Amino acid sequence: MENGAVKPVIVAIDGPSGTGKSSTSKAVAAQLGLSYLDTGAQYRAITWWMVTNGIDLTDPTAIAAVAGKPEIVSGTDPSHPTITVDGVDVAGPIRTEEVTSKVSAVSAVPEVRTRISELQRLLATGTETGIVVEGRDIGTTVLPDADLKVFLTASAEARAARRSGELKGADVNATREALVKRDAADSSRKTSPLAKADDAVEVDTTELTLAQVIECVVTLVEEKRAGK
Ligand SMILES: Nc1ncnc2c1ncn2[C@@H]1O[C@H](COP(=O)(O)OP(=O)(O)O)[C@@H](O)[C@H]1O
Ligand SMILES: Nc1ccn([C@H]2C[C@H](O)[C@@H](COP(=O)(O)OP(=O)(O)O)O2)c(=O)n1
Repeated sequence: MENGAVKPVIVAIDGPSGTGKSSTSKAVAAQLGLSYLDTGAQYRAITWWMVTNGIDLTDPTAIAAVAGKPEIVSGTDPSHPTITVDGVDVAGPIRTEEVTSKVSAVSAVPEVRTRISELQRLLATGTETGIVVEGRDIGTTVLPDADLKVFLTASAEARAARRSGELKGADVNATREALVKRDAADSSRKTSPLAKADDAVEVDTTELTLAQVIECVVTLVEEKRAGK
């Protein structure tokens, strides 16, 4: 880099549902002046489009045939992340129970993963200061050369309690069951499953506050930048 400019830093944060990836990634990016990409939102967005267009989600061939159709655009400002499909703001609709229950089936289809991973790589390599990218396969497949890889974990109980706190009135046991089922589907699919990269730093967040997790990741990024 010339003129003392700092090389963009690429941070990959992976892990199962409810481990704190989104909240941590957003805060770390905001604190360090980096961009932020929620890759789960992209898989939710393509799932929302398939549901809206009546695609048979039990048929991987039908999903693959239309995987290239929707135009998905992610805004990467951590203080105001956005997501649109064919120009429509879908930030709300992608969080419905229906999309949540179908996203694993859609995201297991290789043609969907190829399409969405391309978008992710384009966004990750196009930033000036760097980016925090969160998902399931960022450290293993999408950005294997990331400067820092973090794999967040937490007990199923802690994750279910966090999630049911978000969904007002949700039953913790039902939430736990749905979350464990989705993680199992995401971890066992053939193409690019949820997995910890060999060189990722694992952080168990069960007993940590969100502020502690953020501080831990910020420190890891700063150490990397300092060449430690
Ligand atoms: N360490 C933590 N302790 C308590 N609550 C947390 C912690 N990390 C995240 N949360 C809360 O848990 C919920 C799920 O976090 P989120 O960042 O969406 O997880 P993920 O992106 O991994 O699914 C949010 O309501 C968030 O505020
Ligand atoms: N890099 C990614 C990110 C998400 N996915 C899939 C698998 C996940 O169950 C869904 C939704 O991801 P999201 O991060 O929004 O999930 P939660 O915030 O944990 O509910 O997308 C994926 O296959 N690969």
